[in-house]
Amino acid sequence: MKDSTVQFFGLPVGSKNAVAVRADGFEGYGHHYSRMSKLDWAESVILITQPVEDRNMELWPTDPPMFKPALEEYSAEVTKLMRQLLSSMALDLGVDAEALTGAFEGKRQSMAIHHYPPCQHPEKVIGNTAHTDGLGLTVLLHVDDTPGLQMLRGGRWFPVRPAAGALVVNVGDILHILTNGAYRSVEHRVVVGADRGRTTAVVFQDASVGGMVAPLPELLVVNGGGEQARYRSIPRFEYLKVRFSALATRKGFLDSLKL
Ligand SMILES: O=C(O)CCC(=O)C(=O)O
Ligand SMILES: [Fe+2]
Repeated sequence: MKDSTVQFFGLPVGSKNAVAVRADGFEGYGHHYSRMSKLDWAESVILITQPVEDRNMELWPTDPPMFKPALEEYSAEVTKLMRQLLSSMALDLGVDAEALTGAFEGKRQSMAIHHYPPCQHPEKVIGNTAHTDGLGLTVLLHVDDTPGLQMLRGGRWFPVRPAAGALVVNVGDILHILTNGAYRSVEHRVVVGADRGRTTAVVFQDASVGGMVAPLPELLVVNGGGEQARYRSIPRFEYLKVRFSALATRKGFLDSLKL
C-alpha cells in the first residue's frame, strides 16, 4: 500500500488525471479539500472500497499496476482490524461485541490517500483544515515518517508523530454518537512542512443502527444499560446530508445533536 501510494503520486499530473474527479462525483484524483481561506496544499485520491459492489473500478488507478490488488487487500485487512478494535470498545462499554460491530458491518468504507508536498511558505497554506471525521472509525497509515498531523486537546494542538509500524485510529462523529459520547471524536488538522513532503493513506468506515445515527440502544436506560441518551437519533441519510453539506459550520454539528 505504501509503495503504491508513493508511486502513484510520483507520476506526472497527466497520468494521475486518468482518474480525475468527475463533475458528478467525489471519487478520484484531485484537490478535494480546497474550501477554506488558506491555500489547500494537498493532492488526494478518494475511493469507495466497501462494500465491493459499490466500487467504481474505473476510478481506481491502473498505474502502478499493484495499486488495485494492494488496496483490495489493505481494505480487507483494515476491515478485520476495525472489527477487533470495535469488539474491545464494546467490552469496555459493557455491551455485546455484536451490538457495536453490527453497526459497522456491511456499511460503506472509503479510502483517501493524501500527498502534502513541501511548501516554502508553510504558514500560508494548510494541508487539511481542522475537522472531526464525519463517519464512524478512521484508520490512518503514515506512508513516511514526516510529521504534520495534529490533534486538539484542551485548546492546544498536539503533534501525532508517525511511529514505525503503527497506525493512527480516530474516533469519528458517528462512533461518538453510537457510544453516547463515551468515545469522543477528536478535532485534527494537517500542517505542511517546509522541507519534506508527507503521504498518508486513510480508511473511513461508516456506521449506523437500523438506518439511524443514534446512541446504541444497548447502552440506554430503556434497555437496562442505564444511560440517558445524550444525542438525538437522526436518519443516516439526513445525517450525511447535513454533516457533509455545510462544511464550514461542521464544528458545531455534534453539539447541534445534543439533547
Ligand atoms: O493526512 C492526514 O494526516 C489526516 C487526513 C485527515 O484527517 C482526513 O483525511 O480526514
Ligand atoms: Fe480527518
